[in-house]
Amino acid sequence: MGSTTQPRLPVIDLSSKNLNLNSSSWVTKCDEVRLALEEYGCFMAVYDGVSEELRDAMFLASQELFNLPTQVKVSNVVDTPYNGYIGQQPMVPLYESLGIENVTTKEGVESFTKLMWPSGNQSFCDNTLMYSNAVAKLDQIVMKMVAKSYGIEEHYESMRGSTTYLLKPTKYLSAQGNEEMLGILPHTDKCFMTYLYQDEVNGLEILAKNGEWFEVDYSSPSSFVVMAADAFMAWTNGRVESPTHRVMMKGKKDRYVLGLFANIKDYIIESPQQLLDENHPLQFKPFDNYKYMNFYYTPEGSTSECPLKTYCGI
Ligand SMILES: O=C(O)CCC(=O)C(=O)O
Ligand SMILES: [Fe+2]
Repeated sequence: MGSTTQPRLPVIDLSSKNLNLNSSSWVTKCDEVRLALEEYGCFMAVYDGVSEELRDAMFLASQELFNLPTQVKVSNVVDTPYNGYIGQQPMVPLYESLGIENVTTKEGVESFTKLMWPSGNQSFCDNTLMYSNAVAKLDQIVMKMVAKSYGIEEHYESMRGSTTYLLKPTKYLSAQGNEEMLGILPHTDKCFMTYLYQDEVNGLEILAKNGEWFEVDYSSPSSFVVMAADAFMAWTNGRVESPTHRVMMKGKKDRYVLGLFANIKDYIIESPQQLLDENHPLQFKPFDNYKYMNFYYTPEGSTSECPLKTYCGI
């Protein structure tokens, strides 16, 4: 299937030097973020919170992590399905990932590190904690901007403390030959928001509203894909739709990605009153993000055309 390079994702500069909460351009920028999410479900953020040194350390650590013996990697077992180790899947043989739960906390990173390196790996712990907190800060900036643009700051503030983060270092083996190969099946994410960061190999594709796949080109090392997931779609009463995306591998290089997934825990998500009116009647019942993720991995959830609507649609 041929992929087009158009359209391009909107690029929004969220570097600290370009963000001034007191300037008039702040409101314009908040609207820009909201409009990009409404149009594409995602956008490319330019963000200076991760230094070049930290970036290099994280991708080097990813290589070391995936080079560990399989019996070590499979020991990463967690309660939430597909947050642990995934690899050797017949449908997507190039794909491998490991999930680090509660990754913005010292305890979360330490318990994962102990599993992978029983004799310790302090630099992995320090860098992973620093990286995750830097990207969690980007999440807080994005969410603040969305909330400002919709006029739902108070609602967001009440939910903000319930955010937990999962880091999923992911590796795609190269397709080797000339044929393109599927790296990950088309899907929408089931969490609240997703932040993707990659090394130099492209491969992510988004399904545009016109039904065409387009490739995402990370133009610089400070580019992050900011993507709405299903729980965010329900929260915004469907004003933002979580985009369907996939990965296509071509060429001879392996691809490394760091996905940071924001989840809302122990909190019932419901659309703010401000997003409901006669043109936008309530679309989703209040729901729990983790229960929804668990539903998705049941036979009913995984075969549903729109699991979010099946789970909590009105
Ligand atoms: O590898 C990527 O760019 C996307 C990964 C992804 O979609 C996911 O982990 O949910
Ligand atoms: Fe995804």
